[in-house]
Amino acid sequence: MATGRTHRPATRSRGIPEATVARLPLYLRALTALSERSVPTVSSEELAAAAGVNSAKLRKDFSYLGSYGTRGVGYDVEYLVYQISRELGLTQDWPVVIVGIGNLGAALANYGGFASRGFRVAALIDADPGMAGKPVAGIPVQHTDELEKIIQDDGVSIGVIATPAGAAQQVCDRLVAAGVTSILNFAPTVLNVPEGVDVRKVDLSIELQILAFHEQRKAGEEAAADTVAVPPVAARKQQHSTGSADKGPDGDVPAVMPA
Ligand SMILES: NC(=O)c1ccc[n+]([C@@H]2O[C@H](COP(=O)([O-])OP(=O)(O)OC[C@H]3O[C@@H](n4cnc5c(N)ncnc54)[C@H](O)[C@@H]3O)[C@@H](O)[C@H]2O)c1
Repeated sequence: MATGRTHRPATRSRGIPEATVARLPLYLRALTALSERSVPTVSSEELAAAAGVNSAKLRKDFSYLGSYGTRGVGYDVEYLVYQISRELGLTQDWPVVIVGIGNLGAALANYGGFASRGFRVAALIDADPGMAGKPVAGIPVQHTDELEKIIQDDGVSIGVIATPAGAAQQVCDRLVAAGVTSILNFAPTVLNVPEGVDVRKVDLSIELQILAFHEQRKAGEEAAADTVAVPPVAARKQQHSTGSADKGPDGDVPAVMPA
């Protein structure tokens, strides 16, 4: 789901392509589910289907890990969980700070999936002095005045930004200056970071826009199959030709425009 911009080359130093790295969490999630059901081995086809990936791609991805499976038996689930976790750096503890503890920040703090995947929420930080000391998900919120000290004391290298867009760059600059080198940004803004800092951006509205694009295309294909007199795309253009229909709900132009 995350879309991102990193300053890393397309191939990592150990020779694993970024596209493979991006699929490893999908395999890991599917493998963890199998492991929880005590399934000992899995075929590449089964695992590919569970992860939503093509099985030839999966075999190629696993060859980068030096994992080839056993003919007729498949892959050892526990060993693959270990291998992928190690490759992703999940066998070590990653303290994470979340900055901006509003609706989203609090929901993220309450999400159990971080801890179970090796990400420890080391601190919750907010600029609102009224929130300081109040527990969210059992962790007392700390004021932004403490940001640098928290990061240095806890050796934090990953920061999550859940502040309003207008504050995100300034928060990002402070995180980076304090030593954070990876940022997960939920604020709807593009962050400028120095070389060596990775930014991943999560934007659910972009994901929805992409789904809308595909929905529109599917509808167009269905209509074309029915061979209607007016092509659906043209029909939609006519609908949008009046008034302010081209504008999004905020008066802005949607990123995905009707064709
Ligand atoms: N990526 C997504 O899919 C997605 C989904 C929902 C919300 N968002 C974005 O996430 C952000 C937070 O949304 P929300 O609904 O939780 O908002 P919110 O108003 O409930 O919370 C924002 C919090 O940030 C704090 N804050 C403001 N300036 C700060 C600063 N300089 N340093 C530290 N904390 C600061 C505020 O005190 C507040 O507690 C917004 O930018 C929103 O657009 C993104």
